[in-house]
Amino acid sequence: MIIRPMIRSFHSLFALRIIPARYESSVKEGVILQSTSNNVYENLAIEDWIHDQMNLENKNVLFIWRNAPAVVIGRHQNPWRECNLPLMRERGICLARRRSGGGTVYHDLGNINLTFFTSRKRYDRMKNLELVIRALKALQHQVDVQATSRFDLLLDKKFKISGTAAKLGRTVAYHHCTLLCSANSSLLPIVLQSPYHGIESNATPSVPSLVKNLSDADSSLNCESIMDVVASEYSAHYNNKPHVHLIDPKDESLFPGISQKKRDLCTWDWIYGKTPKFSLKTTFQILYRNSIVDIKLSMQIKNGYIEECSLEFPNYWLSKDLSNDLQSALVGCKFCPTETAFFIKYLVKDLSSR
Ligand SMILES: Nc1ncnc2c1ncn2[C@@H]1O[C@H](COP(=O)(O)OP(=O)(O)OP(=O)(O)O)[C@@H](O)[C@H]1O
Repeated sequence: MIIRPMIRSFHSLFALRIIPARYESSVKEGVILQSTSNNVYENLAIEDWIHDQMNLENKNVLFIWRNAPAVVIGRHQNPWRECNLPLMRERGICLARRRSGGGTVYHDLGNINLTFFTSRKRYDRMKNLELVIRALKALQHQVDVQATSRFDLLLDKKFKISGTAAKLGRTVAYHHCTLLCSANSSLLPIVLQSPYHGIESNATPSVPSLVKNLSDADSSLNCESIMDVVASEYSAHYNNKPHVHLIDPKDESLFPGISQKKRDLCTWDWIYGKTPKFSLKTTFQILYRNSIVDIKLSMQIKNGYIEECSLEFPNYWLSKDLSNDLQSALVGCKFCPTETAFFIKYLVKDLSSR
């Protein structure tokens, strides 16, 4: 493949203004959009907007985007089971829930996201991954990258460099994949390790893999050159001149209704409240008057809120009435394990000293 120089433009002829139905005939088959934002919620909102608003019957769109550090869970996952929320809070790493299914991935500026939009009829994940492989080989022909039957990309047959997820609408579909180029690979496994035990749930579990960055295979591979070569390969596939349209996901004039889509993705009800119903069974200890007291906690959590709660203490220690009051105080609260445990310990000490 000949790598042709990439032209980038803002709000050009092929920016989204021309894509709505009234302009359909003037749009070429493959359009490439690249986000100027690194905000995970804004970029996920663009995916929603394209999915909901664009007519993709005869055209395809590639959306290229990167985010500041973030953990992105699949639509049907449980964040308390998938990642280290206290550590993420400490480090300012955002949590986002995407609209597509699948597992949990870590994003930062060293990770490229590629979203392939097509009509539902033309949706073909393997074809997209083959395009990415061709692009990588055009940049570094010795790189050993292969797609698996789970639609992951493996480097040297062993290390995952890309994970795939998809959303199939009635007429439109998208396939998005990550591409690890130079992400923080020491933080990645720590952030994706939950500190909580005792969660039982039917939520989709992630499938952890050994991961590696492409820049570890060849230090000359960087995000800019990879994004360029993928765009080049995509343009070549549709016989277009390589042209990337830079878009700002905050631009309401280009994307009417986009701010609302972003707000929806940022709500507690979407990020945490969408978690499938689950239970927590755990035991913790508190130190009281020089002795250790075991407390058994069992909860049912629905839509992110504590629906049922049962606490077991040694009977000599807290009367049944007080224990019932404590359980009732927790029902209806948002589930936040660290704060809930702190609250229980605090109240138990307070109540038992009366
Ligand atoms: N940015 C990333 N790119 C590739 N792999 C990643 C990334 N971040 C984390 N991983 C690895 O991928 C695992 C999650 O993979 P999993 O297969 O569950 O989800 P997925 O790849 O998003 O989607 P799908 O389930 O649809 O394949 C993580 O536990 C981690 O080992």
